[in-house]
Amino acid sequence: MATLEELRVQLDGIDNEIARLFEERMKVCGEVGEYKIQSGKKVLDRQRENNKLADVASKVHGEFNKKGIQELYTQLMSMSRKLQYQKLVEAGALGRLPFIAIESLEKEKARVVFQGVEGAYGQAAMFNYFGESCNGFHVHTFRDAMEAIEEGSADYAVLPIENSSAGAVNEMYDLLDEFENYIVAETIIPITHTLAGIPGTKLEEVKCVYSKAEALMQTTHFLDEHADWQRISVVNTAVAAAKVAAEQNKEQAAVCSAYAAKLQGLEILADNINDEKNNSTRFVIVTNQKVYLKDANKISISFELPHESGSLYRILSHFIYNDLNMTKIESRPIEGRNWEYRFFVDFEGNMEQPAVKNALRGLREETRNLNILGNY
Ligand SMILES: O=C(O)C(=O)C[C@]1(C(=O)O)C=C[C@@H](O)C=C1
Repeated sequence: MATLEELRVQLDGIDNEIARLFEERMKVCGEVGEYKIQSGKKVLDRQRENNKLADVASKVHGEFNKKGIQELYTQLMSMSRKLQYQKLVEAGALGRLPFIAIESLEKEKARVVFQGVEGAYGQAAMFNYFGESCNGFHVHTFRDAMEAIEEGSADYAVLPIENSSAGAVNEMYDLLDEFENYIVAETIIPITHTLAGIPGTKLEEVKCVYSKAEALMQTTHFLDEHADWQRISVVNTAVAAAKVAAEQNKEQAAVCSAYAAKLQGLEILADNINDEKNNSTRFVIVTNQKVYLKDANKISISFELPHESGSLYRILSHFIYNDLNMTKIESRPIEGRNWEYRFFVDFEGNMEQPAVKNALRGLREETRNLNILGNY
């Protein structure tokens, strides 16, 4: 029996040949790329790839090797596509990327919209980003806010996208995909919930608690200590506070900020009732202009994938191959298409970077409905 040393010498010889052939193959793929730039042909040719996979499988023996060589060729062809996308980007054939780089946002003159009423966390986020003297107003729903910027009655909307303990704000993801509005910035604010009731209310008197669904989720431990309380979800924490103040009923309380409680003349019955003491929410600043700040370092995109084994794996390779750090992935069901999903990915980068351009070029061709939601 051969020794390990001898077997490794054999492997080294084979690998030298594979490495040489790999380079040779990539060189030809580069030429194919040049041809495709000239002819305007698409990089991805699924039919050719499927034929190639069947062909190479027919040339080896046994199930293990057939599956193995197909995996190998899937990778090889994906590498070949990436090389071709790189060439396309270098040749300036980038596809649609009409985002304009700007130095700063005009915060002083801007009209800013948030969802809810006075005292909503959205207002706190707006003050945090635009300053307390900004020109802000509020609307009833997230959709109303997206419409306000789409039609130009506001320049920016400040809307919540993710909470540190309750996770994604799903509706916002759907709206970002639906509207042609773009994220230009984000701001994170601490969220400290209180339980507030009309002055003089005792905890024992409370029977019903109003708040936004996410806030009820973020205070589950506290609320579970009062399992007999009915929990009712309303559009916003500040709306909950306003409702309790308007109805003047000691059986009702709201989960809201101390600021909202004070604005509505409510008394704080229990302070800092979040499950997670460092609870915070990330808000995005959205506009209808396709712009990004020059120093932006995060990109949000959305895309759809066919319901096929390995499709997400193949797409994520565009981030890995281009050394892009993916920071978040979410998925949402696509309306009217059961079990198909739209993915939302955040990754680090700026649209000016070649690696970002390469990845976006590949993603544009290999996904359905790629949407660049913003660079911020
Ligand atoms: O034949 C082509 O059109 C190529 O671009 C080459 C290649 C490959 O590497 O074999 C790469 C990408 C295509 O999807 C199909 C095949």
